[in-house]
Amino acid sequence: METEAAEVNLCFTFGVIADIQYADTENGFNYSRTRERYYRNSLHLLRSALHEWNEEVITPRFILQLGDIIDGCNSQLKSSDHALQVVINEFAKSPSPVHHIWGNHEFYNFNREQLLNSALNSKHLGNGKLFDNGDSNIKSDLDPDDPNDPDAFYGYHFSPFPKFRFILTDTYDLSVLGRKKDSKKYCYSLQKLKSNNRNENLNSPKGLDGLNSRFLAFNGGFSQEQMEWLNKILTFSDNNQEKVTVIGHLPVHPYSTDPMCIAWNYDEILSVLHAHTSVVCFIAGHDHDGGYYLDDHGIHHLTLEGVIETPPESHAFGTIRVYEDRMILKGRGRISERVLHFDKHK
Ligand SMILES: Nc1ccn([C@@H]2O[C@H](COP(=O)(O)OP(=O)(O)OC[C@H](O)CO)[C@@H](O)[C@H]2O)c(=O)n1
Repeated sequence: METEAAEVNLCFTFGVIADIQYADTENGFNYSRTRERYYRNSLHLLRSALHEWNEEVITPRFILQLGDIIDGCNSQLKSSDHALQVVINEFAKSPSPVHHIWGNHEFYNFNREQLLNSALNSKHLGNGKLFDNGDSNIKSDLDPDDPNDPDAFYGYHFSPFPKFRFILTDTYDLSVLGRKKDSKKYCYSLQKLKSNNRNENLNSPKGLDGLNSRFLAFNGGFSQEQMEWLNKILTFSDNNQEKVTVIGHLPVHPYSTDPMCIAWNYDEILSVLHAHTSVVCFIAGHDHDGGYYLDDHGIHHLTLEGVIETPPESHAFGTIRVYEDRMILKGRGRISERVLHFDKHK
């Protein structure tokens, strides 16, 4: 009876999956050799996730692929294009559109130009124009990838249902990965990294304590222009009384992840999110162990467990059911079930 009542108030559902890191190679381990990585099997796990989404009574309205779709080892194996095609062929069986974001492993395999011209650029699925808004001037304000920077890609947003918005962000807009070495953003990022990490290997956290261990080359951050872009969309969403979920590969709250996996300028992006009543959730990948935290501004920080470190007999994907007052994560395998209530005072 309770389930039937819940179905009545259901707005829509969507699927989530993170860190597939497919490669046609033998199993390996993470860097600290504490977790096995199942490179081939990750494709089977993706296949069964897609099968389940296809079988669901209420078809997910969209799927979020949270980055690191193929592993960096494909680059050494000279199989980046092929591996990506294999995974994209699987996603073609999705019952609904797939939104992709970019993680560090995308940049181990491809540069930004290649990514922008690949199946991993799903920006065409975004609403250039904001929902419920007749003012076409707003479109150019809110869709401003910098025309002077051919590699600029802050992200995009879409509204799958009235009063709900999803904003996909590139958490590597500041990064030493994927950018040309003579670009402004590369130079700024390298300087930021080196001033916080004195190791020769910039992926090594040796000597870095606590949150300082985030200053690693496989992480990145948000540029000022990108945060201004995000701020404008969120202002629109506040005024329109929307509920917004922001998505990025890197987590942004220290209590939702291992500090080695958090965005470099997580504090700045948190200030942006906290300045807006519309933000209800931030969904990330990257930390394969997953995490969750409800912050003191009522924002749910959900870090999804990675497929790549999921044993063959388990799963790592979920379906999120969205209601007016909450979202329910129906996790499978390593991903727990969670109820994410929206803050009533927002
Ligand atoms: N202490 C370390 C850790 C890593 N590296 C090197 O950095 C590159 C990326 O590491 P990797 O573990 O593959 O990155 P993932 O995105 O798959 O995982 C992120 C979190 O750890 C998951 O929870 C790679 O080249 C490593 O060799 C390093 O040098 N020193």
